Amino acid sequence: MIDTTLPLTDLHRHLDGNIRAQTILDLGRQFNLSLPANTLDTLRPHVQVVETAPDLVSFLQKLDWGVKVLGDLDACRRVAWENIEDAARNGLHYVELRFSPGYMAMSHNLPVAGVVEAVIEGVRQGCRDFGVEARLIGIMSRTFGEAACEAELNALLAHRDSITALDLAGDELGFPGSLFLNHFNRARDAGWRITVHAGEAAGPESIWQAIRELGAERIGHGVKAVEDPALMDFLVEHKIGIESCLTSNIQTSTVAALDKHPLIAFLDHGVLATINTDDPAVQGIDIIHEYTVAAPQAGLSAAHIRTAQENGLKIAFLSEAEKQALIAKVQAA
Ligand SMILES: O=c1[nH]cnc2c1ncn2[C@@H]1O[C@H](CO)[C@@H](O)[C@H]1O
Ligand SMILES: [Zn+2]
Repeated sequence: MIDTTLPLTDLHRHLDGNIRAQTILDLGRQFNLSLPANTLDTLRPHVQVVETAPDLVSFLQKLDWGVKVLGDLDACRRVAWENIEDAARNGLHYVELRFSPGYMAMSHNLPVAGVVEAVIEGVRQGCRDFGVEARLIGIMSRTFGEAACEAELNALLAHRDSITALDLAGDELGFPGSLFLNHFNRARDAGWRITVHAGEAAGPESIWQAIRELGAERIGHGVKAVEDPALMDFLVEHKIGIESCLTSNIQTSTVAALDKHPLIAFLDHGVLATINTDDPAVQGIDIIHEYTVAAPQAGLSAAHIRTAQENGLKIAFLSEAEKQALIAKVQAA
């Protein structure tokens, strides 16, 4: 139920949550690291969610092996390039890839700005090789505190023209958005767009905070907005986009089951909600699965799914001219 005459987008996809198991094996060997397993099948349960995690923070541990094997900047370049290859294989026309350079750098003490540069280069080369359109969103991993986030921000700002937006991800309950006001002031001064993971582990107040204090124009997940009618109206009125990630929300125990997911309520209310993956390799899914399996299980009709696909282009961090060019490219293909 993907409309092939419309651009297919994925606006919420962690590049460092989408490192192939095979690549983890290859890099583990290359850097002589001891991995928890040495075949694809035995490694998979260590790097992929096989059963629902009890909470967000437990789920996030599954991303760790992917970054532990990033032994040098070439490895960062490789996983960035492979992310674009994966996007092309999935039929995505446009992808916003987000990444946390400090998280990618930390296991092998890589220079954080060097990681940013390597990711930019890998993505750029991938876009040339596979004909995909991409933008990059810098993530500050809140889990490591304000100072680590400042280092990530500085590294991202060193490449400000190649970065489109700033995000905050990680442990939302332990590290509330109120700790990061200065960081987001600097990002807005740099002319970046803003999206924030909010209302995933914490409640609607976290979404209000992200919008009012951090300047979020879009919200990652935003599941808990459905508990606050005034917020639902505000999202519609101010055209704040919601980046929904259906399977992710089940695997993190944010939502008990797909038929309880608020995406359908967002769409029925007129919120600009979209369908995205989050951490596809860790979750064992892809965008096609989210559109054709998860979305129907969440109760979405064909019309809902089409609206969500259209919303993907509406809330993309692209100019009007870039959006029109993307539509023209898809229709000419
Ligand atoms: O679903 C999610 N919710 C919150 N944070 C996430 C999610 N997936 C990944 N990260 C976080 O994003 C950074 C890597 O890009 C890491 O901080 C990881 O923990
Ligand atoms: Zn996310």
